[in-house]
Amino acid sequence: MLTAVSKFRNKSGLASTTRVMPFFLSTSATATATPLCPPPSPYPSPHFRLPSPPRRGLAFLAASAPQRDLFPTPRQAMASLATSTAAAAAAEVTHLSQRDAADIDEQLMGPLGFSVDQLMELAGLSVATAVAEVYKLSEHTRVLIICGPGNNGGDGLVAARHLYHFGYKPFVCYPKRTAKPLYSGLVTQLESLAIPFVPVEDLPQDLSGQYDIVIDAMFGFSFHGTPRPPFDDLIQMLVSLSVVGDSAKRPPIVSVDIPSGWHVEEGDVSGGGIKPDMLVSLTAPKLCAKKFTGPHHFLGGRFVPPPISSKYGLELPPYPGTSMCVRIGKVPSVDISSLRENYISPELLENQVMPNPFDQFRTWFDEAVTAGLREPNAMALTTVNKAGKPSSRMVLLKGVDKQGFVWYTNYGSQKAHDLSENSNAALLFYWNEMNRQVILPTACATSIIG
Ligand SMILES: NC(=O)C1=CN([C@@H]2O[C@H](COP(=O)(O)OP(=O)(O)OC[C@H]3O[C@@H](n4cnc5c(N)ncnc54)[C@H](OP(=O)(O)O)[C@@H]3O)[C@@H](O)[C@H]2O)[C@@H](O)CC1
Ligand SMILES: [K+]
Repeated sequence: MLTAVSKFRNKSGLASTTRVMPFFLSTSATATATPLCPPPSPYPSPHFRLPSPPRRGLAFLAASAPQRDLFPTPRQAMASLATSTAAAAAAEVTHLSQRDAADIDEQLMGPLGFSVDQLMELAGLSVATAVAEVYKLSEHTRVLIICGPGNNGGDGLVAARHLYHFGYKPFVCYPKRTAKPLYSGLVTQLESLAIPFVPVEDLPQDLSGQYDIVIDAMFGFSFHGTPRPPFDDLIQMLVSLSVVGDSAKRPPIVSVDIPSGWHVEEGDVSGGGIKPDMLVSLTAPKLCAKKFTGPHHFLGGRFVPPPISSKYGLELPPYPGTSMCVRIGKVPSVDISSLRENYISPELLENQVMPNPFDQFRTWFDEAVTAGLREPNAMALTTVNKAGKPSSRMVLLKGVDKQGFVWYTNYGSQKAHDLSENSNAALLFYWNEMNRQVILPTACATSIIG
């Protein structure tokens, strides 16, 4: 028989590791749970021994993960933390004039010692990471990147390379190539990845059928006047695309730094310009970004040194963790029913797992640690009170051996109280990045060991 052990400590002992999480019960967990044992035991003693369900009751699941959003990945958690911080600070984000943007560019690449290659690399990486954060690979694979003649176009070329390495399938339209070595090098890099360069005349009039995302990297903060050929037609192509209001029915448009064709400070003056779904501002948003009304506004270009921030009084949101981008502005409201992920897992057959579930668990646990998952020992613990009311929370596994799974709590906690009344409990490990969850459906107390 397997054994799960809950060790209770008094309040002066180990602190409770409970984390507050929304409460939902997984249908898959209940489906695999063995019937609950009759309400047991009188009052708790410091230590409980909870024998496990029969061996087959320890369910191993490496498949769909219906509760995806209940347990965000570390990156998502950090991103959402930064998102709320950024959203709160959105009103104070500095917007640059065209002149200040150009001045900052000059100072970075003059007295501050940066090279254009460096900044472009970081800018393009920011664009690629922001795109990947919003438009998941599983639903948006083919990316058309339209590149202009200047550095904005260079950002697009760099983003194309990173998107390729992230798993996307980029296509590049680069009608006015610049002869400088920086640009020809970027083109060679893309050619070495067999990324197709699409001539303007080969683009379909309606981009919807062939691409899942369109990145507008035509013009940035040096744009002036009205667009000259062939960019006038390309911009019109994007305008026609954005006429289809429902972005679910067409490829979303992502503009790099500035929606191409917009006045750098005044925005879409005629009202007939591109209406991007996403804007990735670089270094700091330009004044025209105040007129951006799409759902996703990000900031990239995580390289601004303090002399620039102080000289221009820049108020910019903090970047989360190691991220190259941060959302600014209002977080869009999400249609929960549209959230879905395609899980692709190899089949797991019973004869592929070890005879002893504890050995199997240990192997998987070690894999989760080695994969660098954050807190792989976090597990959902479900308890049930005397009245049969279940409650779940996250706790940390503190040990596992043939005697069972160990976690700590204290006498005053809800879980301790529940377990004192009813020793039925269930554990769930959810290792999202590995497409794996391990469910220990039900355990019943039979002996007190403390
Ligand atoms: N420090 C930073 O902030 C960083 C900035 N970075 C990036 O650089 C961008 C600014 O780059 P940029 O200065 O090269 O200008 P950009 O807007 O790409 O285009 C200039 C080209 O467009 C042309 N052109 C202009 N108007 C036109 C028209 N009406 N119709 C047709 N063509 C027109 C113009 O030609 P010209 O008119 O001069 O003959 C020239 O060839 C910035 O937005 C950001 O994306 C990052 O890489 C790194 C860090
Ligand atoms: K642009």
